[in-house]
Amino acid sequence: MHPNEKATISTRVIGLISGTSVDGIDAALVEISGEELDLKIELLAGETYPYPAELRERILALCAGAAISMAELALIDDAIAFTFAQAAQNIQNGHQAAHLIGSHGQTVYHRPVGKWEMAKQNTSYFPLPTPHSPLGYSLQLGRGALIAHLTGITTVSNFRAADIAIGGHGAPLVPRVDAYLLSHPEEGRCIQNIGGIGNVAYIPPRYGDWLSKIRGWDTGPGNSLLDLAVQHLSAGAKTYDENGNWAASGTPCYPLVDQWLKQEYFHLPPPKSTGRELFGLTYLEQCFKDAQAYQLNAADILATLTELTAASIVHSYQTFLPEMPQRVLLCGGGSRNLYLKQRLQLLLASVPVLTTDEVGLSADFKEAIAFAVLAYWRNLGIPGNLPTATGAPGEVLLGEIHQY
Ligand SMILES: Nc1ncnc2c1ncn2[C@@H]1O[C@H](COP(=O)(O)OP(=O)(O)OP(=O)(O)O)[C@@H](O)[C@H]1O
Ligand SMILES: CC(=O)N[C@H]1[C@@H]2OC[C@@H](O2)[C@@H](O)[C@@H]1O[C@H](C)C(=O)O
Repeated sequence: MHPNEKATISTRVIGLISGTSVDGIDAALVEISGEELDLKIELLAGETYPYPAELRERILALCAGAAISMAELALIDDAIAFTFAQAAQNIQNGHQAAHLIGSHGQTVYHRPVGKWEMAKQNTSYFPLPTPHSPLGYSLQLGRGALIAHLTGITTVSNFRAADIAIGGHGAPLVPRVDAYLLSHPEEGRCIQNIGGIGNVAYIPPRYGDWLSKIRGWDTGPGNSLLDLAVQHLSAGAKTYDENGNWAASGTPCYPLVDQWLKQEYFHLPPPKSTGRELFGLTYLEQCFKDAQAYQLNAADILATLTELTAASIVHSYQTFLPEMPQRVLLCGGGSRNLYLKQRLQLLLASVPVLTTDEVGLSADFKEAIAFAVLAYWRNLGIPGNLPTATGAPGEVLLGEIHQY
């Protein structure tokens, strides 16, 4: 080997995440080598393991603000860790054992920086006249210590804490991984995740000071409102609008979309983050009330909510990007919603809308892959956040290492 050549030792890493849709644990077994510009990944296996129904119900209740004892919180934390550990064991079947796990865990609460008023509680005990904190707050359950203990594999977890500790949102964290896996020498790209919440990474062409020009933020609702609406409108028979077929049979109510787009979040300049705390049940109930004035049927309501997701994404590019991308690459469950994809393509006119699958990176498992990479970077001492995406004042190592 030439003395200047770096030894590329690959590491087998498991990435685990359950996102804001709470639909199950995405697990990816990945072979990773290189560091940043020379980062390479190979997806050996990817699988989604649904939560046991009762546990999912309890998590959704927690996300919706259910009161809970500390004892139950600890139980749910460990139940999630057990389920994640099982996913880690299962994804290795038929493969050589993994060296490392990166586990995002399950977000149950996210308070972006400066949004302390979201804690709608009795605050008379707060030691200041008006309760506030200079830091955001984000809670992911499924403790890494237990995952390491159960699997016998060193586990990195609690990825958002270090960025939040220095004043960042702790989200979105995937843009830095997107930058190294999906940048293009000549093409500016938006990598648009459409999970429960939508988030984007804008990656300019890879030359000059391209890294400092990367941007990222949460665009607003992805599927969160749609899923809740489908459950309500189907009286619990359906959990999501498969391929967007139901919405496609309706007509969007554009005045309503324009009205909803006036909401503060869509006009906040990035960096910004959000969650089900904002785009959840209470928000949807207001949408249903607003829809009454237009006498919309179920399909029209779904078409209008789908339009809100599409329009809020495109509006945020037009408002906050220095220039429009030359290509949009979708990932996350919403990339399977053909009607949503069609609406996005229409609103983006000549900018082609594809999925990350079409450039060789799994759209279903990109987030799980990203947390495998973040754990790998943590192990190598490489920072994982991108200050232009999280709003943190600097780069920082992400994640707590639970050695085994
Ligand atoms: N075939 C499909 N047609 C339409 N929608 C789909 C389809 N498959 C998945 N979805 C949507 O994608 C959602 C799950 O997406 P995903 O797993 O990316 O979300 P998440 O990772 O939980 O969220 P986040 O990225 O916000 O953390 C489902 O709840 C559903 O709304
Ligand atoms: C607090 C939290 O879990 N945020 C998620 C959520 O889901 C999408 C969007 O909101 C994103 O900011 C983030 O997830 C991805 C994995 C991220 O950090 O990049």
